[in-house]
Amino acid sequence: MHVEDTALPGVKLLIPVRHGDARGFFSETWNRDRFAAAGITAEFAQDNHSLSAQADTVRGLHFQAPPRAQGKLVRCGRGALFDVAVDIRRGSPYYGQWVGYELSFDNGRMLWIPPGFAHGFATREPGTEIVYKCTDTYSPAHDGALGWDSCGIDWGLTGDPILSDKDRAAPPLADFDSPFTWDAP
Ligand SMILES: Cc1cn([C@H]2C[C@H](O)[C@@H](COP(=O)(O)OP(=O)(O)O[C@H]3O[C@@H](C)C(=O)[C@@H](O)[C@H]3O)O2)c(=O)[nH]c1=O
Repeated sequence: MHVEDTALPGVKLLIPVRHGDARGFFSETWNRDRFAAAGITAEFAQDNHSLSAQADTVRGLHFQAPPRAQGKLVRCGRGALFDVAVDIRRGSPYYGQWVGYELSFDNGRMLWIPPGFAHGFATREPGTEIVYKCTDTYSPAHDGALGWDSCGIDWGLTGDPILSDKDRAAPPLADFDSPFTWDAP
């Protein structure tokens, strides 16, 4: 597995090996020992799968507040998307900064987003599916959102985004009261 650090310490880009043969390929998308060797020790509690019918669908930026914070291991099951993590830990030297990567079925890339980061994505193709593992189960009471268009993210959209009502109403970074604080190392 190829592993790359990103500009946000803790957020990692991973490319598992695809063992190709005449039938297609086989790939390990989670292997506790291999990921631990890459610095990711996580116990996952929930797997998610969503379909976005249209390109330029934006979902995010989302998080669950402590004590129900979630780390997320994200990949694209079909189509292509631009996946983003934003550091929302108050006091972090990287607070409000973002990284984004193109994840597609074709490139097989995965993004690890630890707790303390908001997550969102924009779809590049109709019928795009995202698949991700989370380190805690869904808790609507801890569900939170930050304005998708308030962090200077270049989403690479080709038109107006398709958004949920929740995401349209999410506060901008300037008005955002983050439930996360940075633990200085
Ligand atoms: C997130 C979630 C939603 N739901 C329900 C609530 C609602 O009726 C429906 C759609 O929920 P949402 O609009 O929040 O779905 P969505 O906008 O896709 O939310 C997701 O966005 C990405 C970016 C993330 O990082 C995820 O953690 C999650 O927040 O699904 C669950 O049952 N379990 C879950 O874990």
